[in-house]
Amino acid sequence: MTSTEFTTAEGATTFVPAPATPYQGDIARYWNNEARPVNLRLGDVDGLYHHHYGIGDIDHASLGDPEDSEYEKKLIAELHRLESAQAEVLLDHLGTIEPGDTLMDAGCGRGGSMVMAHQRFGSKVEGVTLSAKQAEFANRRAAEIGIDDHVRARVCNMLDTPFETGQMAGSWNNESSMYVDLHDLFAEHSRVLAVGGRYVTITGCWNPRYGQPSKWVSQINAHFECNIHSRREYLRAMADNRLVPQAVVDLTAATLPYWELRATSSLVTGIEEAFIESYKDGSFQYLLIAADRV
Ligand SMILES: C[S@@+](CC[C@H](N)C(=O)[O-])C[C@H]1O[C@@H](n2cnc3c(N)ncnc32)[C@H](O)[C@@H]1O
Ligand SMILES: CC(C)=CCC/C(C)=C/COP(=O)(O)OP(=O)(O)O
Ligand SMILES: [Mg+2]
Repeated sequence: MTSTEFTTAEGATTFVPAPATPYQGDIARYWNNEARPVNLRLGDVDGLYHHHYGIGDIDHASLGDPEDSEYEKKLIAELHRLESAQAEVLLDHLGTIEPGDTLMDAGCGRGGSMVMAHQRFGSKVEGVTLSAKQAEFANRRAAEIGIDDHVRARVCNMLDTPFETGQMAGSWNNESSMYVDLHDLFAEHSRVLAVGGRYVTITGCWNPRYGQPSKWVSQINAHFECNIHSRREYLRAMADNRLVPQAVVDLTAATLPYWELRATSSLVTGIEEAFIESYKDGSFQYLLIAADRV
């Protein structure tokens, strides 16, 4: 495997695997350069850094008066609470995980979900991301909180991981499956999962009932340089790869309050309207799918 140079936060030179395709090189660059306040300021609330969205009802009592000088700080804490609630729901669907088990986070970002998984189950968590900067960030956080013996991120293509066949008791994609071909993705999950292991994804997908990807879905694709799949494609690619859905949960209504609150904040990025309008017109869905490896 060829490698490429990466300069760490401390200025040291290190080598990471070269991207498998020019597209993956673009995505690695995208996440190496990402530093949006909407992600960093939320992560600073309690040290869990997420790159996914939130679910659940707004706690208006905790937000208080919008005229209050502390309101923006409370709003950031509330958005973060909803993003962590999303990760909790994903972990709920992994089923029973023992401390001796190993889990795989495919597309782990800055590692917030990995930390939560280890804290809940006591298990090992192996994360993969295309971004050396994200992997370094996630590993630094794990070391800071003293769990780097259990939680590790590495620069690696989720379609071609170094893990052993059947090694994982569970695996997931939290808003990271829109960057890859789903047949290739589920073939790799199916390979690394033990028979009886559980796979979970939370994802945005276009709704076949709408007909084709709407203009809002196209806008989201352009914004993130990703390729949102349809709900039908998820189910078909799982069926083709020995992943049998046990739960399909439509989280669209549960994520709308997050977006509507975020749209009123100072941390808006410009993509809020596309999410809100596509969720409302039915062209886009926020979905959780939990599947058994059979
Ligand atoms: C939107 S972020 C989600 C991060 C994380 N799952 C979370 O919930 O915070 C998408 C992630 O997918 C990763 N990714 C995209 N394509 C990938 C690939 N082929 N292999 C590994 N990681 C990939 C990116 O590097 C990034 O970390
Ligand atoms: C549901 C869909 C289609 C997700 C696309 C993947 C994605 C970029 C997720 C959020 O990342 P982020 O937290 O870095 O984004 P933002 O900066 O908008 O919060
Ligand atoms: Mg975010």
